[in-house]
Amino acid sequence: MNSLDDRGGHRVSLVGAGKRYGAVRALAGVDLEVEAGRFLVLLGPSGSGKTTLVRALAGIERLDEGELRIGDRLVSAPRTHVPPEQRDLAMVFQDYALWPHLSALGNVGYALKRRKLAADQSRARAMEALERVGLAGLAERYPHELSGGQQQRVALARAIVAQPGLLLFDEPLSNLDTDLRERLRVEISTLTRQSGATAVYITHDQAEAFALADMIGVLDQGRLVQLADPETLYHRPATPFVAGFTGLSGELTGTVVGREPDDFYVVEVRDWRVQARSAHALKAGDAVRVLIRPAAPAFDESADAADAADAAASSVGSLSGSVSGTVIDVAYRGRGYDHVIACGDRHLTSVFSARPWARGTHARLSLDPTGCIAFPLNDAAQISYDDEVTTVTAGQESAAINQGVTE
Ligand SMILES: Nc1ncnc2c1ncn2[C@@H]1O[C@H](COP(=O)(O)OP(=O)(O)OP(=O)(O)O)[C@@H](O)[C@H]1O
Repeated sequence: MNSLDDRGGHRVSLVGAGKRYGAVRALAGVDLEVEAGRFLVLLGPSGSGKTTLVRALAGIERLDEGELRIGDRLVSAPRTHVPPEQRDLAMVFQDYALWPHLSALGNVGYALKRRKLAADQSRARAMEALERVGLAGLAERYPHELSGGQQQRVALARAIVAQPGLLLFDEPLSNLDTDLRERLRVEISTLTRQSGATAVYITHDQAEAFALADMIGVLDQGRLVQLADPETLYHRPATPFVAGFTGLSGELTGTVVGREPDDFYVVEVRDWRVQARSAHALKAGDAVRVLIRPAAPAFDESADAADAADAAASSVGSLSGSVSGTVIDVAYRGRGYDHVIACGDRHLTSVFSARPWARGTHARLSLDPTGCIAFPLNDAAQISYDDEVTTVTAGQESAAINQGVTE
């Protein structure tokens, strides 16, 4: 085994976490449990409390309420606050937060300061960490001589070098371009899992969250609205907000006309029938919104005449719902084409087909019921997006956290 490999992660347990900034309630009643060695992604729009939560885990921010345990240790409670450098964790920041006056090797080695290692041992460990992130050849370069992606790799090496039991990531990819994001995402995933550390990673990008996570927690206005594995979150979102924030093709409104096994309902939408799953106890006549995942709609190639298919609109008890509409946009995506379809006054986006369907074509779409989720129309929890942009810079805080972790 390599010296940087699995040393074991910490269980993280947060109960009743609350934090206010004046009148703003940044966190409210957050309960969170992350098993040792698991990769948790916290997902939420700007201002939902992600940064506050991860900074509270790090110990940069003090909670007003609640208790936090890292491993067996109580690190935060109303009368307890263990400082960041004693929590056995490391953090990777959005803006890299490297020391400008230290080389890449110096930055990584800095994280071993608290270890009582001989200089050559410390150097060997730091070089090994730089090798892991593919930067051994640039060890003597200073941050201003490195690209953004290279700087973030140095920050990643610095985070893993002292083998902390908890790794925290605060939107580490958001300053990088798309291609690099994807490559670095894979490296973060691989290195973190090799290290055996527990990881908490925040992002507002749902694709990134699904690609990385064992578990995803969705935050909305300071509350943790769902904590589940990616598959559950996708197929059984707890609220319309969660569904909206984790990827939708569109939404249709209709009326429940029947019930099927396994929480599925038949919903009449205009003169179509669709099937949708719901965690709510719905009854015939209830008005519902049907939220449609991008994977659910597919062009019905068999309907040579969409009109004929319309006439035979799927009936209660059929295996799959279907709707029809007009293609209003088509975009080439390399592996095929994404379409926008106008279905009555609603649009379904990202409707995929290997071949392009021309604008203006009348098309019939089948809807996979497992990608359709129904919520009562009058449900208080509406989809909402908060556009307020809040940037919390890492600043000097990284020094306290990344200067070394306790044994
Ligand atoms: N130091 C602060 N002083 C006052 N209000 C703050 C402070 N830090 C955060 N807030 C507020 O707390 C709420 C949660 O902010 P937070 O930064 O945790 O959200 P976020 O989900 O990380 O957002 P973003 O994705 O934009 O970073 C926001 O309303 C924000 O304006």
